[in-house]
Amino acid sequence: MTVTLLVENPEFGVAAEEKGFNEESELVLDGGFLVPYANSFGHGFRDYDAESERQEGVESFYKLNHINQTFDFVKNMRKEYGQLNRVEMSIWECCELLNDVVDESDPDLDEPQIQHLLQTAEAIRKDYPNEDWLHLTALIHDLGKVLLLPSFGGLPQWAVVGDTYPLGCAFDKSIVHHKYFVENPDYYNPAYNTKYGVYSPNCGLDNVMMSWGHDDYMYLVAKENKTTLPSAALFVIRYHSFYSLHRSDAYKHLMNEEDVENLKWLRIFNKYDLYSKSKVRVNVEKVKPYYLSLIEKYFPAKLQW
Ligand SMILES: O[C@H]1[C@H](O)[C@@H](O)[C@H](O)[C@@H](O)[C@H]1O
Ligand SMILES: [Fe+2]
Ligand SMILES: [Fe+2]
Repeated sequence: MTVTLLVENPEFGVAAEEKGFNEESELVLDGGFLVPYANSFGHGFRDYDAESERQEGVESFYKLNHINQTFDFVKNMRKEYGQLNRVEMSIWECCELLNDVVDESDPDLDEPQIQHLLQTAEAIRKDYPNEDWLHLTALIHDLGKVLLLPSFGGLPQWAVVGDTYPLGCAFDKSIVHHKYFVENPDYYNPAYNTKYGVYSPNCGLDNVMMSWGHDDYMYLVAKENKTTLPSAALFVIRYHSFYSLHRSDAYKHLMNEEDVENLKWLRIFNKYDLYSKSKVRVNVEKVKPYYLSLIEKYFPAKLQW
C-alpha cells in the first residue's frame, strides 16, 4: 500500500527549496522511503509519453535501440569488450571521465553522470549506513557509460544507455516503446521469438544474453578485474536497467534461486538510482576520500577496461 503525504523536507534530508521543490512537496511513502512525485522537469519519473523537452529525443533513442540490439550484435560486443584491452585506469579515474557524459535516453536527468553516481551513492549511504558495498555499487553502477567516449570505441548512445532486456527470446510488452521492435530482425526469427527462445526454464540470468550497454560492460569489468564485492553487487550492476524484470515482473521464468535473492537488493537499489536524480549537486571533493577508501577495499588499484 502507498500513502500520500505532505512533507516539508523531501527525501535525503535536503531542504525543499534546494531540491527545486515548493515548500510543501508532495511525496509518496513507499516502505519508509519518500518518493518524489515529480522529476526536475515537473513530470512523473519514467513517464515516456509526457510532453517534455526530453520526450522526442528519448523516443528516437529507443527506436534506434530497439531496431539495432540483436542476439548477434550482443554476442559480438561481449566477445570484443570481454578482452578488456583498451584502457588501464582506477575506478575513480573512470568516475571523473563521466564528467563529460550526458545520457540521451533519460527523461529525468540531464546532469553530468558523475553527479548521478554521487547522488545515488550518497542517498543510499544515508539510509543504509552499514552496507558499504552498496554505497560503492551505487558509485560504480553507471561507469560503463564510458563506452560513449572515443578511447572506449565511441559507441552510439543506443548501444550504451537506456533500459535493457533479454535477446534470444520474445520481447516483453512491458519494455519501453515496445512498438519499435517490429523493425528488429530477431522479432521474426522463430528461434528467438518465443517465451523461452534459446533458454530453458529457470536457467539463471547469468546465462541470458542482455541487450548490450553500460550494465553488461561494467559487470564484465568488475568481474574480470576480480572485485571482492558480493554477488548481489554484480547482480545490481548487470540488471539495474532491466525494468521489465524489476518493475514489471516479466522474464521471471528465467530466474534461478540466487537471482530471486539478489532481486531484493536490486529493488532497494532502484529507488535510489531513480529518485535521487535532481539538480542539486554533490560536492565531489568533500565525499571523495570516503569513496576512495571503499574502492581500495573492493578493487585493485588499476583495472583493465
Ligand atoms: O535512461 C536510463 C539510464 O540510461 C540509466 O542509466 C539506465 O540504467 C536506465 O535504465 C535508463 O532508463
Ligand atoms: Fe544505468
Ligand atoms: Fe543510474
